[in-house]
Amino acid sequence: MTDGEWGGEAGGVVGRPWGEPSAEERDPFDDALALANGTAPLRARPGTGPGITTATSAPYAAGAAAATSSVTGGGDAPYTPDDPFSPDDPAATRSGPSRPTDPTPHTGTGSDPCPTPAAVPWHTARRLAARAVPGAPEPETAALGEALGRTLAAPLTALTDLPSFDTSAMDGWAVAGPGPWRLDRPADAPETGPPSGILAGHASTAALLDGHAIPIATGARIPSGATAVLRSEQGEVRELGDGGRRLYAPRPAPPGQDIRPRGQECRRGDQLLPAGCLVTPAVLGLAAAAGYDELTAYRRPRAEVFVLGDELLGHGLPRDGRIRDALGPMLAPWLHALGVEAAAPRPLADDADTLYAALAESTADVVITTGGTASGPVDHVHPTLRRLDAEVLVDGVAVRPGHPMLLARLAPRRHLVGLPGNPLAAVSGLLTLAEPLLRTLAARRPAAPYRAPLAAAVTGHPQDTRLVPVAYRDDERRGLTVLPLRFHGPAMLRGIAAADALAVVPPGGAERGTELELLEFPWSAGWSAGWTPDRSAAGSPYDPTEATGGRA
Ligand SMILES: Nc1nc2c(c(=O)[nH]1)N[C@H]1C(S)=C(S)[C@@H](COP(=O)(O)OP(=O)(O)OC[C@H]3O[C@@H](n4cnc5c(N)ncnc54)[C@H](O)[C@@H]3O)O[C@H]1N2
Ligand code: MOO
Repeated sequence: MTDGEWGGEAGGVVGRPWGEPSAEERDPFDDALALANGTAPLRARPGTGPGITTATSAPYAAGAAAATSSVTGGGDAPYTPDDPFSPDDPAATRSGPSRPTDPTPHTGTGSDPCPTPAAVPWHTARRLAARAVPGAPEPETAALGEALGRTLAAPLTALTDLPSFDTSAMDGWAVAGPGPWRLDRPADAPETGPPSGILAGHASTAALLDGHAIPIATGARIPSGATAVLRSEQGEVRELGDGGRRLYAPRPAPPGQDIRPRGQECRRGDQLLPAGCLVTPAVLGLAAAAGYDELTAYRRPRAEVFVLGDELLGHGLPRDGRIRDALGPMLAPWLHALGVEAAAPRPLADDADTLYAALAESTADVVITTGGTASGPVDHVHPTLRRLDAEVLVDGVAVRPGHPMLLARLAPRRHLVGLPGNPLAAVSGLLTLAEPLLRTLAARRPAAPYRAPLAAAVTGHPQDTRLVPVAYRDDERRGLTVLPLRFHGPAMLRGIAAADALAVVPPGGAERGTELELLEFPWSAGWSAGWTPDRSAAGSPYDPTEATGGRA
């Protein structure tokens, strides 16, 4: 990337919390951060000199970003999507710059500035999370109705042949030998009306003699002696002079025609699926067909979600500086879709003792907190982890958004994932740390790596991975591509709500056509956001003119 791509205006940054790099060194995300904060770019127009004053240290920051800034000469206007000077919603682009790479453990408190540890590379963080636990808990027996989303702990072995008897594949007649056939009346047929014949679910009937036929329904057991099934539309019944009836067919009915032979799909004892398979609705269907009432599966991991923030409202419109909790309603169903047992998220007051008590009392495999991961005056997650003597495994990840996310071990098999409060940053933390950890706990296989080419270039962070909401789009030449969406700022959900996946953008960005790793959502295979490219009205997340991802 060139400076020009970041705006091209060198200079103008007069202060950063951890030092004062030269114009060349400065993290271009400062500009976006300022815009995201609704202030102004931390840069000056060429020739105007540094007309910006920036706090050199935040009042309670511990060597991190988010410096407050003010600008002489205005610039406080909030971002508007139609701003011609905003090639790609810069307000969405970023939060703070990368943290310094001091590996010293974080030991400070809100009032005690301290060095922050190095942010872990994104792929490393995912691996650490996946390996934080040795594996899944003991398998258990689960009724079919309880097994959806679990992982099979034992192979699914057929308890019966499928089909378990020779079965008619069509409505028509079971026939024995070459036609025409004398049409038998089923033994249990009523005296009047057309004979219904052998119905599905009926017990065995008498053998069919050579040259005879009998009406039969799809799914009914083939009588012994029958050689084929003649479809109802392929036969003609004629009355005989003696009161009997005869069945004619224009073509011969070769042996086996329209008969599903017993064991065609499997024999009893055949392995249908190996251990380790995810129990999907289709697996439940197969298990039921194969004779199962219950499955041997791993228990679902149990998660508890604590939503921190006195500013959060549970209902109604934002008011008096307070906002709606966007994470509570999102996280529980997201966890359910990942096969996790999660109760309704619990809002917790911004109070250290309250958080301590909640974490100390929780028995969940994984506690997920939202907010409070940074070093603000009421950010209690780090101090509480120290108070609990928890082992911090990941403290900050080199990913945008979401870099303050963390993973800690509360007890040998109990973990905490701290999600940042900014909603898209929280999703980033969920997919980076919580999902791999929960996957291991649920004995699910790692998601199959999935890649697709970009429909438009995406700008990268200089050092960190970016996770960018993308939507699938069919391209005549390239086939399936992914279109980066707008509204991908750390505090925004509009982009991800219209997305099919998060694209993993390497540091430095990616050109159009580059194949990127994708993190799919647990519902994206079957759910659609309901948008189509031709509905991409200006301003929508699909608006192609805004699709480059810009400086995020
Ligand atoms: N001095 C520094 N300040 C901040 C840094 C930093 O490195 N140094 N990082 C910034 C980044 S990046 C993020 S992300 C946030 C993370 O902050 P916290 O995890 O402590 O979260 P909060 O401060 O509690 O909230 C941040 C933001 O998100 C809103 N929020 C919180 N919970 C919810 C929710 N359930 N639904 C909707 N919105 C929520 C909250 O109101 C704040 O606006 O820290 C930056 N600061
Ligand atoms: O604003 Mo932060 O980067 O979202 O995690």
